[in-house]
Amino acid sequence: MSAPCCNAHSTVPVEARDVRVSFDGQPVLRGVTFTVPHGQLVALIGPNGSGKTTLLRCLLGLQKVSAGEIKLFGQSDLQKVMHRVGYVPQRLALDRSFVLSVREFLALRLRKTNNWFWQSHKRTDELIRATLAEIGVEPLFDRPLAQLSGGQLQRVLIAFSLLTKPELLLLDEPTAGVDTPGEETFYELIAHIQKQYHLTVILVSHDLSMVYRHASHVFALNGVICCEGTPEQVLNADSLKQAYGIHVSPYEHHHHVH
Ligand SMILES: Nc1ncnc2c1ncn2[C@@H]1O[C@H](COP(=O)(O)OP(=O)(O)OP(=O)(O)O)[C@@H](O)[C@H]1O
Repeated sequence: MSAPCCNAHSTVPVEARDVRVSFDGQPVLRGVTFTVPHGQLVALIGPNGSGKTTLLRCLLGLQKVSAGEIKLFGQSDLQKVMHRVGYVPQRLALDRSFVLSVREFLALRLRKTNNWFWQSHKRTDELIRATLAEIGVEPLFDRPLAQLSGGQLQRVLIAFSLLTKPELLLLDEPTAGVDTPGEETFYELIAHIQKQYHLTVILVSHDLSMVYRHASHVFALNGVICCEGTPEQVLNADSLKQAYGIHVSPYEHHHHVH
């Protein structure tokens, strides 16, 4: 109920207006407009090839838009605010001979242009250990990165993105089935760190049951934002048909199958 004030979160993390991208004359994003307020866990859903990764890449300034405007934290020069943004890619292709350990890989993230050599190794290690512990993978500290399982690597990539204390986290859904039995699922982990770090999260997802359970808001993308709202509002047969163009069983129905 407090009045707007000048705290760090007073600007809207993400605003996109009429964003357009084409590849070889083929429009992929055909006028995408949306806003993400602070503290949301937003799921971005849509069929294969609907432009979800392209949209994340636009938000990261990695993909040039042919029209429209993107502002992060009120800033349209995205490079100026990239230090406030973390990104976890869909996958990272690593050669088995890649030699860095988890610790060495994460230390790269903490490298500062001026004081890297003067930064205490002890402090770096403490921060790395604390971040790994936060996401439940501290024992991986000394393991070679190239030997990790898909789920372990995904968690290390999350740690990598969290080390610089981002305010906005963009995640492209990991390959299905990376969760280790007995551990919290990828989605539970994201929901946990979102609260812990007071983050705004945009998560590209194909797992509608997880979206239903954990997202606070959903955008269905198919070249444009077809529908948006709470999971209850978006994950129903009509909205999903609009987004996917085919009949997709809404999440609630899965419960009634048995
Ligand atoms: N750099 C590129 N050059 C040419 N075409 C591209 C490029 N990047 C993406 N595309 C095309 O744009 C469309 C959207 O791709 P994008 O990866 O954004 O979809 P997506 O919704 O993330 O798909 P998925 O759910 O399969 O990961 C696809 O047809 C893809 O082939």
